[in-house]
Amino acid sequence: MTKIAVLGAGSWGTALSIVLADNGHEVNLWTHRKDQAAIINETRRNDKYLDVEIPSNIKAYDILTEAIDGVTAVVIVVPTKAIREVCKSLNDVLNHDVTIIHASKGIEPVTLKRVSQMIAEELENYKEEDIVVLSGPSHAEEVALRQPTTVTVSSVQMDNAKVAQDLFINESFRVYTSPDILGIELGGALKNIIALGAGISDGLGYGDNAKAALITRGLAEIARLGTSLGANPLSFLGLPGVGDLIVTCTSVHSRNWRAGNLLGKGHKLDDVLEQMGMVVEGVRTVKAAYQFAEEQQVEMPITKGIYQVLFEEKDPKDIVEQLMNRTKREEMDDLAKLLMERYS
Ligand SMILES: NC(=O)C1=CN([C@@H]2O[C@H](COP(=O)(O)OP(=O)(O)OC[C@H]3O[C@@H](n4cnc5c(N)ncnc54)[C@H](OP(=O)(O)O)[C@@H]3O)[C@@H](O)[C@H]2O)C=CC1
Ligand SMILES: O=C(CO)COP(=O)(O)O
Repeated sequence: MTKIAVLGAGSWGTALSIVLADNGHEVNLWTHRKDQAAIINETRRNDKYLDVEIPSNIKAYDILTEAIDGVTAVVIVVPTKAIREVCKSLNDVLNHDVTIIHASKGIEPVTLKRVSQMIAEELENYKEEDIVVLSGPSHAEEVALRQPTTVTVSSVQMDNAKVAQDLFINESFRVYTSPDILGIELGGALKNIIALGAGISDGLGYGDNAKAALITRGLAEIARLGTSLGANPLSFLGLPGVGDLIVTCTSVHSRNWRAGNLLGKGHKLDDVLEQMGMVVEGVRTVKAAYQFAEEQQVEMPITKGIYQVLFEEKDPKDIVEQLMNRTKREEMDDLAKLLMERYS
């Protein structure tokens, strides 16, 4: 069994630490808050984020040098807006070889970088192809209760993905591998936008038909953008694609769904984000995806509509009307057509 550092002691960092601890690893959980590290070590609780007991083989640290001492792997699980800052600090103190895994879901506005690209830019001894992503339908609240969960780990270097698979896999946390890191990261990031939309739809009082439409047409536009950038279309039919879309669009655990729900009920974005107290990645990612869509000339009407609700104060009901009254078209022009072209 090995020693592993998890950077980020929010919901997901804590839940993934519990998976690793259940597998017998010694886990160093790093937080940027000294008081939080002390509370975790003294009370074996991290109540702001998860309502579970923290196993004794997880030790919390607030000093990064101590947290990474002697570890063989570093798992980065902070919100995407903190990735560069945390990796800069890590770069200053990391002086031995480790497997770098991240489990964050987002795209950086303006640069349009994925998380593995940001990490590689900040860690001087690591290239993009060295980094592993862990993604899939996996709410921290259920993982921490050891409820059955499936995820995918992906890296250009499949050996690294297999190392990550072996670290995390157990009888309640099943881990698959994939070589398509582009598709896996984009699926995990872009589904948060559609989850905001599903929450808005529910908040407006629309029903299951509307939600099914959002999930399905949302998948079509995620695949359209992803494949235009070179992702394998099949990745969007897997766990980090349709799997994560289903779980985030239909679960009350989803912060993106919950934030969208409040927006649909008429609350203002700033108030919603303050009330959430946890990261709502879709808000930042929708800016990046909207920019991507404009620059690449990719049609993403749902993403555009959600961007307009969030940042142009458009009425969500008007956006639904806008979406429902678009020009008539064939359904099978997207993912299905791409798949047919590629595999027929
Ligand atoms: N929660 C989930 O079920 C899942 C989440 N994810 C992804 O994991 C990532 C992290 O999400 P999650 O843990 O849920 O988010 P939370 O909001 O629950 O926690 C975020 C944690 O990151 C810390 N943090 C924020 N900024 C910094 C910083 N600059 N330096 C160090 N630590 C920082 C926060 O500290 P503080 O307490 O000070 O705010 C907090 O501990 C996101 O990209 C999310 O999409 C992926 C799969 C499942
Ligand atoms: O990515 C997640 C589940 O797979 C978590 O989604 P939220 O960030 O919306 O809670």
